[in-house]
Amino acid sequence: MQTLKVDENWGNACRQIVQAGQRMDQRGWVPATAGNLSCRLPDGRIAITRSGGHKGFLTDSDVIEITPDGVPVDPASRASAETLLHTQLYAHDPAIGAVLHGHSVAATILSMDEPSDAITLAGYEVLKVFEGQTTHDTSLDLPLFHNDQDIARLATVVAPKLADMRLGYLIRGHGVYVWGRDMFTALARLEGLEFLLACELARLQKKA
Ligand SMILES: CSCCC(=O)C(=O)COP(=O)(O)O
Ligand SMILES: [Zn+2]
Repeated sequence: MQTLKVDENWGNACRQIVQAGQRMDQRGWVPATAGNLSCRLPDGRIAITRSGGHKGFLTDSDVIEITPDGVPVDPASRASAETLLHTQLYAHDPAIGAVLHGHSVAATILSMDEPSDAITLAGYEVLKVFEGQTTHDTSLDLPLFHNDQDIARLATVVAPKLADMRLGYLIRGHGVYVWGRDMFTALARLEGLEFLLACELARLQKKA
């Protein structure tokens, strides 16, 4: 009986990751093999995409189990190169159930264009997709970090800022990280944030 329940949890996690990958691909947020997706199962296990696969064409075999420290349970499998950015979020907040990372055009351009260490999003109704936001009449910062091929080092730069993050964060010239209590919530936030970034990009282009 226990085995059946565990398998069902894993199957659900795979289905959610595969479907979310398809959705992100349809929206143009995971070009080539970019992006990675993970979720935390009700029993605490963490499922994440394997490194290097196309996120629009994932199958269950592209979803692998990692420990809370980011180590693949099966040493033969290769977890996302950015696994530590996922596990640090799960460690930071036990309420987080899914983490999504994409490389959209808007996230990439805006993150390279903004000289300060955050993009401020203000006055948008869609800000209400984020937890605790009840009005458009607000201003929220989306932090920006320099890209780093050393993900462990990047994670240490991100860590002290996590507690104050309301939207997610951007890595310069790279992409966006968003999370939520479950996959549906994380996807809704990613969609909301991508909409806001597309609006900001359009405004920037209009000014130019
Ligand atoms: C071709 S994108 C470069 C790697 C990256 O930034 C990414 O998001 C995908 O890496 P992964 O190891 O998770 O496939
Ligand atoms: Zn990436």
